[in-house]
Amino acid sequence: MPPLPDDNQNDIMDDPPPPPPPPLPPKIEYRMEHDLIGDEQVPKDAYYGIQTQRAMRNFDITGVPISHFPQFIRALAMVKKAAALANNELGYLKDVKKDAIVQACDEIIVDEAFLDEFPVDLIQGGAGTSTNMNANEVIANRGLEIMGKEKGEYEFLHPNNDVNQSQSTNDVYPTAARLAMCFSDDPLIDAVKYLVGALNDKAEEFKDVLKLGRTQLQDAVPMTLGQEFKGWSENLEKDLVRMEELAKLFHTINMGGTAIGTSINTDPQYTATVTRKLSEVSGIPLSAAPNMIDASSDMGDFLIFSGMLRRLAVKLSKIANDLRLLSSGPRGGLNDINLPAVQPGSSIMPGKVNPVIPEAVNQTAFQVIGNDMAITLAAEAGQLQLNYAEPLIIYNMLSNLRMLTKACYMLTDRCIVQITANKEHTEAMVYNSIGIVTAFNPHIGYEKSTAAAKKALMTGGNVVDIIREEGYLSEEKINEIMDVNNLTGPSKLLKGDKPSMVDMNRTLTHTRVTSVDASFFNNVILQEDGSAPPMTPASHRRIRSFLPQGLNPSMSSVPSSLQLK
Ligand SMILES: O=C(O)C[C@H](O)C(=O)O
Repeated sequence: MPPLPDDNQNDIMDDPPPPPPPPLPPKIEYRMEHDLIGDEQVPKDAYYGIQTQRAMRNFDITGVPISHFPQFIRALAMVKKAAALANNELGYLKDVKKDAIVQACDEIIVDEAFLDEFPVDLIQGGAGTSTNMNANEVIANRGLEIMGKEKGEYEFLHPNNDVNQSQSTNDVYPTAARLAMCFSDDPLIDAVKYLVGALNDKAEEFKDVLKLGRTQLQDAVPMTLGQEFKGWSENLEKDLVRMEELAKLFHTINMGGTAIGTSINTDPQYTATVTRKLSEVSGIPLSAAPNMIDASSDMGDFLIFSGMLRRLAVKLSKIANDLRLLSSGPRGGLNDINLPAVQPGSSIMPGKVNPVIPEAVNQTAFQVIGNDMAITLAAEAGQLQLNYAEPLIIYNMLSNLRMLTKACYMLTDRCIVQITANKEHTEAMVYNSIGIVTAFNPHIGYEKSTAAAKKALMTGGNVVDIIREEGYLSEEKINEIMDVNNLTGPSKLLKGDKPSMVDMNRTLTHTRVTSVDASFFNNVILQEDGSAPPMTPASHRRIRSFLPQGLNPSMSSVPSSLQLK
């Protein structure tokens, strides 16, 4: 056995020499810049400029900078690139400046360069002017380097005169935001598809797991666990179409509207040119808003889209609620399913595992719903020709898109794909349930079913056993009723003597029929739409579709028998 360390050992040894002090931080060098407010030093290496620096000081709110959403910065760079190309094509921007701006923008768009140079808080006053100026300054300073000049030598390439030429924050910022919505919507669609796929796989895996359906948290009638998963997947799948459709709202932009939508300071050809250039740069088929004054202040598209995200959040939260309920227990709860144990649940209760992933989904949904309320209030805040609260809308929209995307992947990978079913337990619950008596209703009537249910409740017995003991039905009939397919779908035992329209079609197309009673058709029509003879034009058409060509039933009365060849 090795000797135990001597507690007093350090007392008799010399202290080790202290480590050398850390090197002093390099001395920051500055360049001087000026704006409307005055002169100020800006770090010499910074690509951002004086207006960005002021905004950093002014808006210290969320701690979330613009760089938190690279897709927004990419979108801003695309807008600036498109504007430079349009200005150059229309003869307002020299090639050398255009080339420098385009290259700087491409570095942002393609390489995601200079993200750290966008440090301004996403929530800011000024309707996004600080964000727009941040982009103008970074692109100008990088452009200057490309032109062989020093940062800050704005006489060669100016943030306002050149990079912001023919533009205002009020068309640049919402246009970039619209592009960013489209860029963020695609990943969300992929994430929802991924979740839907996993739910479908589980629906197939659990298609034979019989379990209790529940309404108002009380035992209802049987279903399969596969049906439950399929219900969730189809519920989400319906939203995919809307996500694709509603994103198209953002394909209409207000570039060229400049300050208030009157297009001041633009060439008459500019709006069409910049819209075309931005479509090419972004790969999105964009069009100019028909009324730029309206488009400058209206946030309605963001509101609709946010409502759609709120709806998705509500759906995800419902699924998360169901998962928490179905996995509750394990010994004192429903315990239909087991969620994967992804981490220990309790610091004090050994063995406890909590449904942390669905809980996180629930909280994501609550946050999204809260953000949607903030977006609603901000959209309402538009006054006259502008909505000053656009930054709040953009911040919350981008947050919601990101959170929902991540929540779908988290729920899929860390929960859904690893769920297992407690088949024996769920089946036992079905056979011991009172609700199963519902399946006997059509065969023994509500009164006898109620009596059997009541007796089962009072004695703790099993309703099926009671029905058997009371001699209500033969053993064979009981077994037929208790067939899993009959319990979890429309009952084959309840198929009446009259064939359904589908069956009738099948009969008439696939077998040789020589004689058909016309009242048979009428009955079928009665069953389908509930109306009584005389024939309606629709039923007349329907009968004709079953008859050989040329044979025409009378509209006023139905012949008793129609001969078919
Ligand atoms: O920055 C601009 O171009 C305009 C600004 O948002 C404003 O309307 O005050």
